Amino acid sequence: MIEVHDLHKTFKARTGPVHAVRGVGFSARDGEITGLLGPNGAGKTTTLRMLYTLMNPDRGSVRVDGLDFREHAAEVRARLGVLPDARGVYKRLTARENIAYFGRLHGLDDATIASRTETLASALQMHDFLDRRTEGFSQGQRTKTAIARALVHDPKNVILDEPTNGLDVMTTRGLREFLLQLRRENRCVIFSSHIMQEVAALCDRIVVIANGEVRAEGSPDELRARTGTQNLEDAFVRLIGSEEGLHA
Ligand SMILES: Nc1ncnc2c1ncn2[C@@H]1O[C@H](COP(=O)(O)OP(=O)(O)OP(=O)(O)O)[C@@H](O)[C@H]1O
Repeated sequence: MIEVHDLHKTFKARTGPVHAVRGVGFSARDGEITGLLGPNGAGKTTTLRMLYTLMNPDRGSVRVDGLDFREHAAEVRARLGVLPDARGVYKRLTARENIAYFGRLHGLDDATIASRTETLASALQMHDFLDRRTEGFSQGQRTKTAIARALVHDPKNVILDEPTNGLDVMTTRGLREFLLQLRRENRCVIFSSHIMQEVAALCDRIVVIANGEVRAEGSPDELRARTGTQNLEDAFVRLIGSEEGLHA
């Protein structure tokens, strides 16, 4: 369970302050997939970075499984599996070694690492490239390696920044199936996307974000009802006031 309360973040740019996140708040429950949906530059990545304790907010708070992210930072990190926007896999290591390295950082023993690697490699269909060095990997192979690495310690909460970015249709379908599996395992899953169809296909709850603010939060049905529209595409356009990001 992840509870986000009134997050703010302003960056200083040469041209003046950029108010990237302006009072974002929402809850993401266990056993549900929560989608953070918004156009480019809406503040999704900045919000997620604050959630996974990479960046300090100017104001606001986050609780993960009831634990405050400032008071219990180490415990919060242990409960999170994160796919950051920069995937950053180690080029000289194989996919398996990348996963094992993170496993050791989390203090796991070799047997646990081996069994978790097997589970994740099967779920993500990685066996063809598991023992290859990641140098030269396709984007999909890199993303899968980064996801497996993020989940090696079996975290209850999973945060993924645009997980399907740059992936082909088949890889995207496989990844969707994987996210649904995480939901069946009763994990709390948050992912960001600027593609409405992506979010509509997967999410139990959608947080629509634009210009650093939450424009609406609810199930797909609730968002349709609130905007008085028949389909989510129209609802999204009404909520953000533009057609940006509607098409993949
Ligand atoms: N380190 C930074 N310094 C200055 N401005 C930043 C920084 N990081 C983000 N921003 C600005 O904050 C705003 C929100 O950016 P953010 O990356 O959070 O958006 P996003 O919703 O993830 O967009 P995208 O879908 O394009 O990834 C943008 O205007 C961006 O230029």
